[in-house]
Formats: sequence, C-alpha cells, structure tokens
Amino acid sequence: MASLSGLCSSSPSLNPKNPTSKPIPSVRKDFVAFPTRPTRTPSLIQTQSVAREVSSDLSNTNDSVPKNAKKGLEKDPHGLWKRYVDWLYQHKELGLYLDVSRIGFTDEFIAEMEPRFLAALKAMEELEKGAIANPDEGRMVGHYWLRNSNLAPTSFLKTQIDTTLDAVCSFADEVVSGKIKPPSSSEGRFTSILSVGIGGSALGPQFVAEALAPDNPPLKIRFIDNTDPAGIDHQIAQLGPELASTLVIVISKSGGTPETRNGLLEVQKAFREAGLEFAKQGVAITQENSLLDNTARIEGWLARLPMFDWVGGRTSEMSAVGLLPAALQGIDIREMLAGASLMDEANRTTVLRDNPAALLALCWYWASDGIGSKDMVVLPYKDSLLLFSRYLQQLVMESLGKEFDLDGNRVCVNILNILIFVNQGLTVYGNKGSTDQHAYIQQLREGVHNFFVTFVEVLRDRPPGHDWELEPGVTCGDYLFGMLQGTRSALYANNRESITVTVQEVTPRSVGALIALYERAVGIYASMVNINAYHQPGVEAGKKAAGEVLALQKRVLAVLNEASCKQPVEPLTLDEVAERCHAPEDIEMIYKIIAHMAANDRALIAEGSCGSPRSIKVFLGECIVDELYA
Ligand SMILES: O=P(O)(O)OC[C@H]1O[C@](O)(CO)[C@@H](O)[C@@H]1O
Repeated sequence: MASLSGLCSSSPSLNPKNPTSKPIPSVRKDFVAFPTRPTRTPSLIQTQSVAREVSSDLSNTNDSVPKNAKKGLEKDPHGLWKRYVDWLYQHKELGLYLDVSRIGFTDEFIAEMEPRFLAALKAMEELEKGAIANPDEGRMVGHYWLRNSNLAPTSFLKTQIDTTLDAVCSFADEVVSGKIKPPSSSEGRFTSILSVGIGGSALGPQFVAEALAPDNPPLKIRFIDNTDPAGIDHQIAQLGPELASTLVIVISKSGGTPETRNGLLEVQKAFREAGLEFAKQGVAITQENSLLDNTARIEGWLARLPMFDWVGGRTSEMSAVGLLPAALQGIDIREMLAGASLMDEANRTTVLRDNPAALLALCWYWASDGIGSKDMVVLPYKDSLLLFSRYLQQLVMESLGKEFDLDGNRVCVNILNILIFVNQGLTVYGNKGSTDQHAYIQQLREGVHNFFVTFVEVLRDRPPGHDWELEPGVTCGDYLFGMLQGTRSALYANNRESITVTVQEVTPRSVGALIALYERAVGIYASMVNINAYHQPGVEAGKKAAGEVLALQKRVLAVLNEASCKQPVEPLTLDEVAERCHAPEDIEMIYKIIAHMAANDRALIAEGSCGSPRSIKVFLGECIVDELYA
C-alpha cells in the first residue's frame, strides 16, 4: 500500500480502462456536515472536481494537500474583527488593501504551507533572474521586467524593453497629435482604433480600455477578437466611413493565429472595398520575423512593434500589446507600469503577511484544497472593472489548468483512503456587483457550495464634486457599498468564504497593480502546486483538431465538386461522401460540415433534411473549375 498523501506518477496501470481501477466514491464535503460550523478536511473534495481514475495500489506519492483539518469559520464578531485586523494587508503607496479574514485558513495550515511558500518565492526569484521558467518551451518568463527593465537579466533585454516603450510612447504621441495621420480622411487625424487579436492579445487591452479609457478618448477603440464573420461585419459596419481614420492594430505574439489572420483579411477586404490603402493605417505587434511581421514589413505597414519571446500572451498587458492601445486612448501607461512595479516590489518579501500575492495564492490553496475543488467568483463592485473577471479567466485558467505537474506526474489526492487523480486548475467566472445580485447570487448564498468569492471594492464612488444624496444621508455609491458589504456578510454567514481586494480608485496605477498582483499570485500558486504556469499544451489540441476539420472540409468539397461537375449532377449520400473521402469514421463530422455549408448556401441538399442525416443527398450549386478543388 502506498503512502496516502501525494503526487502520483502516471503509471499505465492507472488507466481508467484498466480493470484494476476502482470506481470513484461519491464524496462531498457536505457529508461532513455541521449545522453552523462545518468542519472540512482538505482531503475530501467535491466529486465534480475529481478525476476519473482511482487506485489503492499507488507508488511514488508524497504530500499534495496538507492534512490538517479545516476548522469551522470564525463567527464570533470580536474574533472576526481581530482576524480582520491581524491579517489586513495594506499597500500605502498604492492605496490597495487585501482582506483575507473571510477565508478560514488556520495557523497550522500557514505553518504547514510555509516551506512551499518560501520555495515558490525562491522560484519567482530565479524566474526574475532569467531562469528557464517555462521548461517545455525552453523560455524565460520576463513580464516582470517590462515594468522595471533594470531587472532584465541582460543589457540587451533591458535595451529592447526601453526602446520599445519609447517607441510606443512616441508613436502614440504622434498619432494623437495628428503628426502621423491617415492618408485619405477628411478628419486629418486618426479617430479610432480597430484592434485585431485574440486571447492574451485582446483581453488585457479590452479590460484596460473598459477600466481606464476617458469618456472622450483621443482615439476610440473597437475589437475584433474572433473569427465570427457576423461579429467582424458588425465592427466594420459600426465604423462606417470612420474606417478612413481608423488605425488597425493587429496583435499576435506568434503572428500565425488563424482567428487573427482571418480578422486581418476581413479588415483588409473592407479597406479595399472602401478604396482605402490598408498598409498606411496598419500596425503590427508581433514577434520579429513571424508571419505577421513579415507580411507587415513586405506590405510596408505604418508601424511594427515587437512582442518578445519571453512574454506570454496572457501576461502581455505591459508590453506593446497593452501599452500602445492604452496610450492611444490617452491612458497614462507610465502610471500603469509604476503601479505594477510597486506591486511587484511588495510581492518579493518573504514575510507572508506583507506579501499580497502570496496571501492570495495561499487563500486559493486553502479554499480549493490546492486542486481547484472550488471556483473563484470574481465580483468587482464597479462597472469599469467589468472585464476583470474575463481577463483573469485566461490568466488563471490557461496558467493553472494542467494535466501534469512539472515532473510529468498527475496530482493525486486521498479521499477516504483512496487515491484519486485530479487535474489542476482553478475556475474563474464573474461579472460585477451589484448587478449579479439580481442574477446568480441566490445560488452563491444558498445553492451548491462550490466556490469562493473575490470582491473587488473601489472606495471612491465618483470624481469629487459630483456626488449628491438621493435620499437623506445616502448616495448612489452608498448603495453599491451597502450591497457589497451585505453580500459579503450574507455569504459568510452561510459559510461561503471570500477575499476582498480594495483600491482607492480605478486609476492606471491601481489597474497596473491589480494586474501585477494576480500575475504574481498565479506564479506563486503554480509553484506551490508544482506546475508550469507558462505553457498551454491543451490549447494546441483544439487548434490541431480545428485544422483537421478544415482539411476534411476541403476533401468533402473536392468530392462534392467532382460529383457536381458530372452531367447529370450526381447528388451524394453522406455515406458516399465519407467513402469517397476515405474517411468513413468521420461521417458525423462530414454531416456537420455539409449542414454548415448548406446553411451558408455553399452546398445544396437535393433530398432529405438536416434533421434526418441519413435522408440527405447533397451536391454543390455549381461546378468549380479550380485546381484547389481537384
Ligand atoms: O498572440 P497570439 O500568438 O495570436 O496568441 C493568442 C492567444 O492564443 C493562445 O496561444 C491560446 O491559443 C493564448 O495563449 C494567446 O494569448
């Protein structure tokens, strides 16, 4: 019998199909139920988060989840106030507070986690010094250098960072001042930005625009962040004649992401149709010599700015990716960088109580048992921070959602003396308060207990001089405040844990600090659970499968085209198409391809209907004489 605490190697004998595997017991924390103060043990996790494989004959195990029992949450008001004061973190210069008192961690837990915390900080130190912190891709991880280039491990990298920042600032200044202008707009200056990019090449700029863009920015921003043709058409239609004064920023680290390429091609077509010269209005932000970079260089685009190999997409907000769009909207990017840098500084201390990112990571670990057994609901009580949860979704989930740890093992946990494999991750969702009060907070208060909350509080309601009392002694912002505090209390009363991050105001400085806080918390948490936070192997699987679907579609088209070029036209059943494609096992996908083409008038159904796949006979509307279809 193996030790019952730990990380397990992925031995083939643990395959779910292996007959030696035992069924997963249905275990829920609620089974250890106490009416007011539930005692939870970290080794009991919710069934929805457990993996499918179980074995009681495991080797190579060690600690994955501390075994100290979770105590009930403090409910005594004096005890709670003491806990609040004892653990309250404040960053004076940033005006940022972190309250972790409503997470129920114990002193024993902190003591038990200390070695991991210190090891994680050591790993962060190495990372900042330029270690290959992303071993799979053999890359350094250098987003922290972006806000303090003196930290860059070589003078070459420092110069790259400084030069790029200067280039971003001067290009933005020249565009905003009208020195760089669109070639054929009556406006005489650029008025809009159309940002084309996806994932980390969109989410940061979207979050920052929503949070910080002034009401009347020098350039308004729009985004194309998908390959949805209707969505793209909508953005272009909304621009209308303003396309002539629109700066198109195409952002892709790799320079080869299909959705972004498609967005670019669609926008270029719109430019052609409007009689505009795209190159004079196009900017590329990408790695040197990527496909996008080469295209931009050959076509002579207005500007090209670099993305660095050592900056991941989801941590690229402080690179040209986030800085250029922000600067063009009149956002003070040096303040954003300063906020991030101050936060980074704070997160280097080995004193846990003074390290906000480590506090966050420990809370996540406690609340989700170090295996993501609970979701993180992010609730900013401020409209302008609406996109924070969406931004964090990628930052956290793409970083932490991993099957294997850094040693190539899968995590396993002990549930009632049975070891169960779990994949790592931490689910993030949320919108904003108090809007969500009228949507899903009912479930948070009384429904399935599978989450912890992060409240984001902004102390300043609106700029000075604009406030008024809509009833005696009470402003609109007081209501928002009351809703936040009320929800926090009501959730806690029902044993729902929460963290509260408070900032004075939503400013470039505080937004920079928030981004830096979460970037570091993710890094520390990943170290604590021994995973690579900086790669995304799972995303590749979906991309590869999408490529295979498109390759199959081309074969389907060729087969249909051949039959449709016959005289008379030969409508084919799905079985016939699959057989001629030499892909009988892909018949369902072939059906979906044909149904999609038929819905878009690119294939004609001769017989039957898409609701009865076996009845379908299909052909193309015209015979295409093109070698691509051969
Ligand atoms: O900037 P790129 O290379 O276009 O990638 C966009 C996004 O795609 C991903 O690689 C996932 O597919 C993200 O990590 C990244 O932010």
